[in-house]
Amino acid sequence: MAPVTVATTPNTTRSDLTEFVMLKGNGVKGLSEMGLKSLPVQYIQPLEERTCMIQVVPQESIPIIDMSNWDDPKVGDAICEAAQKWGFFQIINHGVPLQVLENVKDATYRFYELPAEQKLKYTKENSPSKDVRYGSSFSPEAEKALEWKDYLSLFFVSEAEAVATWPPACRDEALEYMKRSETVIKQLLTVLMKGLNVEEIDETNESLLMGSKRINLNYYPVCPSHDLTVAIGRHSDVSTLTILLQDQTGGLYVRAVDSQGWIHVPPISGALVINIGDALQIMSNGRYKSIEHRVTANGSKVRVSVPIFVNPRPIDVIGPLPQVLAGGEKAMYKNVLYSDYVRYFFKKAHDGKATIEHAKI
Ligand SMILES: COc1cc(/C=C/C(=O)SCCNC(=O)CCNC(=O)[C@H](O)C(C)(C)COP(=O)(O)OP(=O)(O)OC[C@H]2O[C@@H](n3cnc4c(N)ncnc43)[C@H](O)[C@@H]2OP(=O)(O)O)ccc1O
Ligand SMILES: O=C(O)CCC(=O)C(=O)O
Ligand SMILES: [Fe+2]
Repeated sequence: MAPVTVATTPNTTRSDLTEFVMLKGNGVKGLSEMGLKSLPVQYIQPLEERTCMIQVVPQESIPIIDMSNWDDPKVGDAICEAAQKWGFFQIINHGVPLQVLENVKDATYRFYELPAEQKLKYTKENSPSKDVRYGSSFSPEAEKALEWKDYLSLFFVSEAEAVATWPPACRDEALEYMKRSETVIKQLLTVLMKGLNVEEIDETNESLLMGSKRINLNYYPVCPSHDLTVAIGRHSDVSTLTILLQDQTGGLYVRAVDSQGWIHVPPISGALVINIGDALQIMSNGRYKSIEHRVTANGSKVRVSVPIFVNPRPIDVIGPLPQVLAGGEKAMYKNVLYSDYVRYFFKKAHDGKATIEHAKI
């Protein structure tokens, strides 16, 4: 194993840290495993963003929806209401086998336990494909303070491309999780579209709603002085829908309705967390909400999570759907090329809902 060369003293420069974490492939996992006693200054967030400043609203919780009878109008109403009010809900009895969920969590650990030299093959600089990227934080070049998170981000183009380019340590399990979640994704979108007077998902709107998918394997190592930083800063997803598998650690917080407070999303064994992304907020002309969320860093436990981002295709132009505007409602958002929208999101640090503000008329 290569010797550890980063000196994490108060004098460690950003470039030493970048070299160790990103350019050498160690990730924050590598930093964490050096047994640091204090947090490198580059991860210290401004006071108002720190984990210790979260105002938790303890009596609130996002809805939990049983999907076994998904086509029962009462279940449909609960899904549409949750998407309008909370933008977030958990689903149980969703049909994705529990073993598939366990396997993808195990595969996440398997990938991150690879030696740095092997993970290095998938960084932005070395990856065999633009669609496969191992990285740390979110947008390090743009961030004043870094986030305590490593990620492997896999954009699905085709099974053949995935087999050829995704890391073998986690490829099959990630593909299986994507495949087995397709039915519930369609069920959710069917119900959500009915709520917008879109009667069926045909070829055209299918590609607009779910024409591309990205799966991220997130790894949040144990963090010294975790109260001073974040694992993921405040953001909303740019997807149509996100299907998130979290482990039993906890740490995901969702913005409370009409409040400065935050609601914890408690881990429920076998459940999936669903959230509305910006693309669906735009298509629904603001009816469904893509809500800000954040993840706290943890001082004693590793956390993993696996979101599947269900998106329009990069070449799609998204805007409020004609069915939503049919009654004379005024469009709140411009038509935007989806790849431009996503590029704008990736160019900045996490900044709450600033990306969607940019698309407002
Ligand atoms: C919370 O922490 C996160 C979150 C995420 C992802 C969250 C989502 O909501 S993902 C849903 C995003 N939608 C899609 O990926 C589908 C549409 N895809 C596209 O439109 C394109 O593939 C593209 C993403 C715009 C890339 O276009 P391309 O023309 O190939 O341009 P690039 O030069 O490769 O990238 C542009 C710019 O974005 C940065 N970037 C690209 N991919 C990622 C990625 N997976 N993670 C982080 N940043 C990415 C890339 O660095 C480029 O910036 P430069 O400064 O280098 O020019 C993901 C990760 C999290 O931590
Ligand atoms: O890890 C989590 O619970 C949330 C992850 C997230 O918000 C994201 O990857 O966009
Ligand atoms: Fe997110």
